[in-house]
Amino acid sequence: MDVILRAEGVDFFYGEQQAVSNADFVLARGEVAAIMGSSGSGKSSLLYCLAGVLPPARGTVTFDGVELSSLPDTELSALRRERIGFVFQYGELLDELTVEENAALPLRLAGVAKDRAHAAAARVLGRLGLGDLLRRRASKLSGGQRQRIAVARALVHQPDVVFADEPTGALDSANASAVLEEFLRLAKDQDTAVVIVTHDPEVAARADSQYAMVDGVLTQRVTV
Ligand SMILES: Nc1ncnc2c1ncn2[C@@H]1O[C@H](COP(=O)(O)OP(=O)(O)OP(=O)(O)O)[C@@H](O)[C@H]1O
Repeated sequence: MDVILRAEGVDFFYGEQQAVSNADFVLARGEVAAIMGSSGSGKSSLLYCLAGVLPPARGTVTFDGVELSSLPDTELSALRRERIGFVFQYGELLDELTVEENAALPLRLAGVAKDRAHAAAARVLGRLGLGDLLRRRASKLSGGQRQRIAVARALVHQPDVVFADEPTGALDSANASAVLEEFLRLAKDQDTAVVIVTHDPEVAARADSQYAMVDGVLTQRVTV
């Protein structure tokens, strides 16, 4: 298996409170992994440890063979910017920017020229059914459209891994299922692995591997 991300024995605390306990996790290139668990079980905290946003108190997170804790801050930021994408529950777009500008942001931050960045954004947005709305301000769009833009932004720079924290949790079920379908199809097409945190068993059922989190403890569900 071609491993892109591996976590071993990860602990994370907020003060005295342990949010993640001795977590092991392995993700192959292009794999979709779902993490389920009740509110407060530690899913988001684990996601941020895996993404190099929160530093674990113990254990290691290795991204494409490089242990994240060994990287200086500037290199860790560059890795997050260039090789990782994020999708959040409410999209978290910049309302004053256009659809195209929002989706192109990761490329612009990586120093790609505007024309090329916007062309790449337009391609991904087109595949998500937003090709007619490129110049519209993000503030003028529906929830489902905003979430598609968030998906486009997470994938536009063809990252190795996208972390998605309840990415369709704010949508009605028809929209949620359409956006999820498009998200996973695009990710597969470009061999981007996805770690998706969800409360929804139907979302988890679409993943290649499923994990459950209970009181900070992560367990892989074995499918037969
Ligand atoms: N910034 C913080 N400071 C202190 N405690 C926190 C902080 N963020 C989360 N926690 C606590 O850590 C535990 C795990 O929280 P986390 O957000 O990781 O859970 P979650 O499973 O993602 O929950 P949800 O599904 O509600 O988002 C909870 O008990 C929570 O109250």
